[in-house]
Amino acid sequence: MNQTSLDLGKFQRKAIQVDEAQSRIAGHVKQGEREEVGLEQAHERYLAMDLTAPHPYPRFRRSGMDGYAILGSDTDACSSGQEIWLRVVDEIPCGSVSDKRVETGLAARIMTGAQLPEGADTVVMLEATQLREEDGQTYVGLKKRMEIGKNVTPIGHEIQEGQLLLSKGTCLGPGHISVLATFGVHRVPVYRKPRVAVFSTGSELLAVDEPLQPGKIRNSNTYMLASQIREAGGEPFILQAIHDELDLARAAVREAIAAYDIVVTSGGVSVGDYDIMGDLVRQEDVDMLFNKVTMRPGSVTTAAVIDGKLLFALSGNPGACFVGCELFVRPTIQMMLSSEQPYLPTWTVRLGADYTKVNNFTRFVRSSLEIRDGQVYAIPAQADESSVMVTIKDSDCLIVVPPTTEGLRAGEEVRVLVLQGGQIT
Ligand SMILES: Nc1nc2c(c(=O)[nH]1)N[C@H]1C(S)=C(S)[C@@H](COP(=O)(O)OP(=O)(O)OC[C@H]3O[C@@H](n4cnc5c(N)ncnc54)[C@H](O)[C@@H]3O)O[C@H]1N2
Ligand code: MOO
Ligand SMILES: [Mg+2]
Repeated sequence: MNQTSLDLGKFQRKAIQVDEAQSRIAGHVKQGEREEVGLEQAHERYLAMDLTAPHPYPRFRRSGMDGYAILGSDTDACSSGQEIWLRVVDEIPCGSVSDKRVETGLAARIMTGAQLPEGADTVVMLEATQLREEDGQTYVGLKKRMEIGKNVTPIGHEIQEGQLLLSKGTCLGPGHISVLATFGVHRVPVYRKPRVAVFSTGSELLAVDEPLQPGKIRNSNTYMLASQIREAGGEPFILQAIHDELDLARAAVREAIAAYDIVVTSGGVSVGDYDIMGDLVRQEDVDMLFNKVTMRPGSVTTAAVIDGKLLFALSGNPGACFVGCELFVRPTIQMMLSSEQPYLPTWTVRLGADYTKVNNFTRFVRSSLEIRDGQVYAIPAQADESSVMVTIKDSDCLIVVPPTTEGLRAGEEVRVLVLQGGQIT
């Protein structure tokens, strides 16, 4: 290939919109494989099938109080101020089932969480009763009329048999884990975490444990990406960074594509002399999905399919790398996990300060979220250039600034993409 045609390939890129780029990627995402994990390992895993209730819950009529199980109708006499006395026929601790039947005129001592005895339909709490012993029998006295069913949790109060408990794609948190335990799901069908290879390209990159050298920087993108991948539900595999040499990149990508589900690289996607990833995705056996997106940062974000697997070649500039991962890699991982919301959630909030930068591409501006007078505001970071690394950590969301000719004014409504770790202060 002569120099002229190579350069033309590099420079003439057709920019596509972010949503078009996302849908091109979505067309190549394959659902992840399944595995089973123990319940203790299920936290933040994604459920791989719908689960329905094998029985109602609660499964038996349950006392909500420590007290006496009675027939509610026995207390009708109390409406005229009369005290009634019921003979106590049993004592039912939690976990025991009484073999006595509570008929009219009878009661059974019962504890919170115990199954109601046959016949009883109401529980009166201990504090509303008094006791009397007579002829070796215990009697319980009460003065207030009780509604039938009071302090009794009926069968299926929470969930009916056959009802959908949890749907496929649910990210399991404490409440879901409690449901699984309740229904005896001790081996949980989840999606295997997508295995994502991450490596950076750049002859300027030092390992994080190396001392600084003139003109060089430490490789931060790889570790940031690994953290983003983990947050999105994937399992990152950090591969060694490579120098800006096309052959090295080609070999590294090949190996990674063969061994992992997704490959993410950072750096070398622009038009510089050493921007090797830009060249790599134009090779014959690579199905390039796009190499320019109408967004900032990250306009040179590139995606391709090799041997049926997705390669994301993200920009080396930390800001662009971060945004590219959130917009494209995260949804890919989430779709493999059948997540119901693979894309970052969108909120409409108010802009906390004027934003004056204008651009013909959509901007994704890292910002913090704050509440002022009960209203949520997004405050753009002071320094949000693509090359700036240090303000990424302060971001709760990305303000989506459409291409404008004028800037945006403080107080205007804006759309934001809320980052997973984003918090409102
Ligand atoms: N003539 C043009 N130059 C540039 C253009 C352009 O359109 N025409 N686009 C600019 C934009 S926008 C961006 S973004 C960058 C994209 O650059 P690359 O993706 O090719 O990335 P590199 O050149 O490899 O590095 C850019 C920058 O990021 C630093 N970097 C790289 N890797 C890491 C890492 N792992 N950890 C931390 N920092 C990293 C690198 O040292 C550079 O400073 O191109 C512009 N130029
Ligand atoms: O790709 Mo650059 O990040 O647009 O600024
Ligand atoms: Mg470059």
